[in-house]
Amino acid sequence: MIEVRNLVHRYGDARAVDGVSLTLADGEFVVVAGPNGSGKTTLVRHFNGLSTPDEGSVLVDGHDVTDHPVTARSSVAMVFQDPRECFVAATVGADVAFGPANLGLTHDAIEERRERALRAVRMDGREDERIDELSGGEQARVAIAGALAMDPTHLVLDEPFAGLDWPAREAVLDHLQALHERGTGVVVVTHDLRDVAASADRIVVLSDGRIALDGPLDAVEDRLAEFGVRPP
Ligand SMILES: Nc1ncnc2c1ncn2[C@@H]1O[C@H](COP(=O)(O)OP(=O)(O)OP(=O)(O)O)[C@@H](O)[C@H]1O
Repeated sequence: MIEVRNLVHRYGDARAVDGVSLTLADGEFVVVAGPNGSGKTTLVRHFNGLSTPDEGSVLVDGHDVTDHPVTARSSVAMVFQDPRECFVAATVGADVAFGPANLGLTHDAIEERRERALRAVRMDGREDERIDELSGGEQARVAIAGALAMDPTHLVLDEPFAGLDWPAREAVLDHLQALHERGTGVVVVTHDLRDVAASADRIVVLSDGRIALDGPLDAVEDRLAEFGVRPP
């Protein structure tokens, strides 16, 4: 479970996240939406301790992420908007093995996680391919595999569909739905609900760093436009 309590994140005098409280249960599929600059990316970077709160706190499974960053990062995996930001190795296999290797797992356990993660995104058998020679959709899937190899309870994806064509978007969405069905919590940040709204248990809309709406699609749908989010 991820618990955000009265979180404030400032850039200079501006409060990009302005007193957000939010609880994300294990296994929930949550979409974080809102217009450009509403604080979505700044908020989710706190979910695994990539940023430090100016006020408030974030707990993952009851542990404050500021005090337990390693625990937070192994429970909450993050995939950034540009998948190239996620890569640490040149080839698919080496990249996906990097996270589990850093956890200090045995060789066999690392192999098992790598195979499982690549199978989940249908990139198995392509371990030796160079990442910079893959398509954007394939790179997005490798970035997701790298996160999955951490065996996270929550997978957080910032704009996972940006820059992907329709078949690639659909493939990534299928993978997210399958993960969700297997019990992984999925958090998708987007300003465009078209792809994900139907899959989400809940939609959280940010406006000026605050939660404007929070609920299932049918409960928030009528008010989305008011906060600059186009209804799906
Ligand atoms: N590193 C930074 N330094 C200063 N201001 C920043 C920084 N990063 C973000 N901001 C500002 O904080 C506010 C929230 O930005 P954030 O990127 O979290 O919003 P967002 O909802 O994710 O936007 P987008 O949809 O454009 O990605 C914006 O006003 C932005 O300009």
